[in-house]
Amino acid sequence: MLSIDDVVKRRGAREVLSGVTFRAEPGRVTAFLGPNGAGKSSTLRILLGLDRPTSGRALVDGRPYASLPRPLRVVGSVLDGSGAHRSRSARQHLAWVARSNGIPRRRVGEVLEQVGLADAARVRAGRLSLGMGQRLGLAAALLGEPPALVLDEPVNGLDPEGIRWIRRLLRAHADAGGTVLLSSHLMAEVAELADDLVVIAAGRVVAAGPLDRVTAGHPTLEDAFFALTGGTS
Ligand SMILES: Nc1ncnc2c1ncn2[C@@H]1O[C@H](COP(=O)(O)OP(=O)(O)OP(=O)(O)O)[C@@H](O)[C@H]1O
Repeated sequence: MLSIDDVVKRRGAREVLSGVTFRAEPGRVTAFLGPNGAGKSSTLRILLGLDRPTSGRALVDGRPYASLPRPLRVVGSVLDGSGAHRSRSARQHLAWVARSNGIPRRRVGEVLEQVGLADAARVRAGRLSLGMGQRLGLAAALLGEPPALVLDEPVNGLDPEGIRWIRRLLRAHADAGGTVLLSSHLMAEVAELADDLVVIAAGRVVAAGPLDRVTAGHPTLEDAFFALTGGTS
């Protein structure tokens, strides 16, 4: 469903991604794990057509993101906060996103309900808490009922109840046959949720596969992470 093939990204003289290759499959939660600056956001931005690779390719359902006629019906994403203009209310923002992708207006109320923002529908995005902003971003991602979700650090800013809620939501999405790709540097969250792991360090994939296989031989995911990324615990 989501495939990254031999992606290289150079910024000036620096290579920030070096032949990154992996897949996120339907029915699975794939966690993209790596230390700060490893290249997670750079990879996801290329997958979502926000940046170009120097070489290699990233495909959503077999096509580059930019060639999808109604992208939000194929892949929903949250990269950086809610993505809403500060002065727009949650409802206005979602209505605008829905219109831009030919999504029926009734979906706005449905996703506000689904992410627990029905009571805050009229609040301006600039006044939402960090966690509520994350929920609004997720509401926009869910609008088009896409089979795939791509989320950069989805639990940032969420309280424990919010973390439990998003875990359940992502699990249910995958269990219903959807594809979930999320980036994280939080080990506990990933150990609870992921089926598959892709570990990146300094722009290279250093391990990929089912969670139990990647962590085999290590007492915990945290130990596996530090061993694979060359860090120290
Ligand atoms: N717009 C940019 N211009 C120049 N360098 C950049 C830019 N964006 C990212 N980088 C560099 O590319 C490398 C990878 O960054 P990236 O944000 O993809 O990492 P990350 O794994 O998402 O890290 P984090 O967990 O800190 O968000 C870093 O060295 C970063 O400094």
